[in-house]
Formats: sequence, C-alpha cells, structure tokens
Amino acid sequence: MKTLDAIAAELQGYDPQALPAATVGAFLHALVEPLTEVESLALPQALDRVLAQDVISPISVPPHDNAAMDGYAVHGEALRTDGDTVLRVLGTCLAGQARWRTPVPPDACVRVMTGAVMPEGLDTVVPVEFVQPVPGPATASVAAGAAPQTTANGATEFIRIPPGVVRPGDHRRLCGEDLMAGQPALLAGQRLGPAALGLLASLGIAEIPVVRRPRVAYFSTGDEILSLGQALRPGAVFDSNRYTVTGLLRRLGADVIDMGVVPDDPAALEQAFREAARLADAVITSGGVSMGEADHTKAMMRRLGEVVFWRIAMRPGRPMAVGRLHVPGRDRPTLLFGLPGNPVAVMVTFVAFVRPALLRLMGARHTEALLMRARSAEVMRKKPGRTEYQRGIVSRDADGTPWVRTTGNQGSGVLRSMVEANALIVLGHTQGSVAVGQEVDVMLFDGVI
Ligand SMILES: Nc1nc2c(c(=O)[nH]1)N[C@H]1C(S)=C(S)[C@@H](COP(=O)(O)OP(=O)(O)OC[C@H]3O[C@@H](n4cnc5c(N)ncnc54)[C@H](O)[C@@H]3O)O[C@H]1N2
Ligand code: MOO
Repeated sequence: MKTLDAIAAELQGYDPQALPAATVGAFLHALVEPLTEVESLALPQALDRVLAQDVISPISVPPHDNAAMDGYAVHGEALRTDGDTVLRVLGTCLAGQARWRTPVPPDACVRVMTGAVMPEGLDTVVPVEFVQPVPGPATASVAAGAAPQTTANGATEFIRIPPGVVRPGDHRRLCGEDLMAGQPALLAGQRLGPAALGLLASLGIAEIPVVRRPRVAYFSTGDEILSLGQALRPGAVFDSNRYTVTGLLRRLGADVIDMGVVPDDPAALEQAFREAARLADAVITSGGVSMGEADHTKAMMRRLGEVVFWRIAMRPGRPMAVGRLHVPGRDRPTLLFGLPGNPVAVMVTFVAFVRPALLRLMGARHTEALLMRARSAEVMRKKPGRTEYQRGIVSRDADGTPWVRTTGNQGSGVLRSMVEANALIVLGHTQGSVAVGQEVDVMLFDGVI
C-alpha cells in the first residue's frame, strides 16, 4: 500500500496549501482501492450495484431474424420499382410461433406480426399501412404448390404494394443485432441501472455477481448540533447534515451506519472514530475541520491515522480533510472524509469528491459526474485559481437552448437554495468571471442530490 506522501509525490503540481479540485480527484483515485468481495444477487436486488465480472452473451439477441413491424414478409428483390407489386398471401405467422417453413415463391408473401420469426427465405417486411388488399391477382401469376391464404368468404387473399415504400431488407431485425453469442455484453465495473438489468434478462441471466455494498459510517460533530426531537436552545441548530449525507449515501447504494451527533470533545470523538473505523470501509464526518478552537475532527484524524489536510482551491468546501485509519487485524485501511460543517459545503464536497471516491471503492469504472454546458443568464464574478460550485437552475428557452441562473444567496449555510437548484454550476480552476450568454459547465442533480 502506498503512503499518502508517495501518492502526493506522483501528482504534478501538488501543493498542499492550494490544491486544485482536479488534483484532489486524482489523489483520491490513487488512494482508494476497489473492494474485491463479490456476492451473487438475483436481478431485482442487483439494481445500482456494480458488476464484478464481465458478462459474455450465452445466446444471440434477438435469437432469430424477426419482423420489426406488423405487415407482410416478402422477397425484397421481388418488389417492383416501376409499379405496384401484387403478392399472394400464404398465411400468417405470429410472434412466438414456430418459423414458417413452407417455401414462399417470389410472387407470394406471409403476413407477420412484430417479433415473428422471419419466414425462411424472406428478408423484408412491408408494414401493413403501405399495403392494400386486392380481390385477385391483377398482374401476378399464382404459382402452383403452396396453399394460398383464404379470406372468410373463401376467396384467396392478395395484397398490392406501391413502388418505393420499402427497400429490400427493411423492417427486419437481424439475429444477434443487439448481442452476439460469445461477445462481451457488459464489462466488470458497470453500474447496473434498469437498462443493464433488462439486458441481462434478455440473455436469460437471472443471477449476477456484484461487488458487495460499501459500509459507510457517518457522524455529525459539534456541541451546537441537536438531534431531531431535542428542544431547540439558544445557539444550537438542528442536525441537517445527517440527513443530507445519509440520503446521498443511500442513493449511492451504501450500507449506512448512522452514528448521530458527537460532541466537540476529544475523548468522545476518539471513541466515535475508532468505533466507526472498525465497522466501516469509510467514515464521513461533518464539522470541526477549520481553524476554530473546538475544531477537533482534523486533529483527531491525524492522531489516530494518516491525514492529508488540503486547503482545496474550491468554494465552498475549502477545509475538507481526507485520510485513512489502520484498524488492527484488518487488511485494508478505513477511509476518512472530514467534511466541513456548513450544510452546503458538506453536500458539495460529497458530490465533488466523496461520491467519486466511493464509486471507485464500489468498483465502478465511471466515477465522475457528467458535466453539461449551459449559457449563463447572469454575470458571475469569479477569480481564477479555485473551483467554485454555485447552486443553479437550468431551464431551456423557446429554441431549446439550456440557460442557467444562480439561486441567489450562495452562502454555504443556505440549504434552501440547494433545494431550489437542479444543478451545480461548476466554474473551473482557471475560469474568470462569466458574462451573460457565456457557456458554463453544469452538473445536473439528476437523481444524485
Ligand atoms: N478562520 C477561519 N475560519 C473558517 C475557515 C477558515 O479557513 N479560517 N473556513 C470556513 C469554512 S470555508 C467553513 S466551510 C467552515 C467549516 O468549519 P467546520 O468544518 O469546522 O464546521 P463547524 O465550524 O463545525 O460548522 C460550520 C457551520 O456549520 C454548521 N453546522 C455544522 N454541523 C452541522 C450539522 N450537522 N447540521 C447543520 N449545521 C451544521 C455550524 O453550526 C456552523 O454554523 O469554517 C469556516 N471558518
Ligand atoms: O467554503 Mo466553506 O466550505 O464556506 O463553506
């Protein structure tokens, strides 16, 4: 296992006094070793978990060429381009029925429903909307042999297809066009959303190996922090971070160990850290990481374990502390995330750093949130040299162009504006002030917050 100093030494431009957000991300990536324990789960239980092994398709999907539309399966090259084609209907083949095997001559066709196996030799489906029934052959000669389809009154059924409505090969789904037997269908590290579960089901796979859930312990610190149910007293505030952080963790699929509030008392903090580190893969705390006289969290992290304390070049969230704690008898250290106490700072540091780090712990290949671009509806003052996360509301104008405005007061205690926002505006390290109409990066909350 690398020392924290060794990781820091490998990062270009590492400056513990003003670490750019991107370097913090790279540090965490190097620090966090993915979990290796695997469990096998039935598909419904595997939602949002991370796939532990590549999945190779045991079958082709679809398993046979089939009709993509309700209509008539025909020989594509028998369709005339200079006039109507009239074909005799030999019969009907529904989805789920065995393949139509009676030979179909070029002047005949088979009625098919979407999903029906393509009759042997036929390669094209003419959707029913393009087809007119005709009482008898106008131009086509009836080939001997195959039994024609008959209508209710006993007459043979024919159809007329105008020229140019389909090309040979149209409206047919090819065997294996979704997945080919023997090819990788999903790779290890894929987070299993509803689409991936559906894909696994389409392969007939009912159980799947996934990485175990990470166990994450959380406690709030501060003598002024009240748990719900306690009487409000002067100088005190209710613990909101407990609910934002544990909510973010649950959405991520972590096993949450909620340890409530710990007072600003070194002995209590030590006990809480030791207990949390023993139980969990990662410990998250809020409060006590800045310069105040009662800010013991960072000091305790350093006393019990290893700490890199960054002055991260970001706002909010500058004093976040990260480290690890070695628990006797355990082969991997527990990760420590000392988040700032301010209610917005705690959420921003979680989304910016803790979430990608935990996704890496969970074995996910993609850990970073996707940033989109939107035009700023207002002037935003900003100095280069730090990353700023502002709460924003993204909406689209009449042309469909995305615009973003801030929620107003960006104080890092103003949780209300986190609720009003639907995105974080991410003004990068080198970015200066933003003019009206200028494009900026936005991170849509989209199920994360
Ligand atoms: N001299 C300096 N002062 C401060 C600095 C600094 O660099 N130098 N940094 C400021 C920044 S930035 C932040 S953020 C805060 C972070 O401070 P702490 O992590 O030590 O957090 P606390 O002091 O414990 O609390 C800050 C603020 O948040 C409220 N809080 C804390 N926990 C909760 C909770 N669980 N639920 C709701 N609200 C909570 C707390 O009451 C305080 O108002 O430090 C600045 N100061
Ligand atoms: O930057 Mo602090 O993190 O004000 O909130």
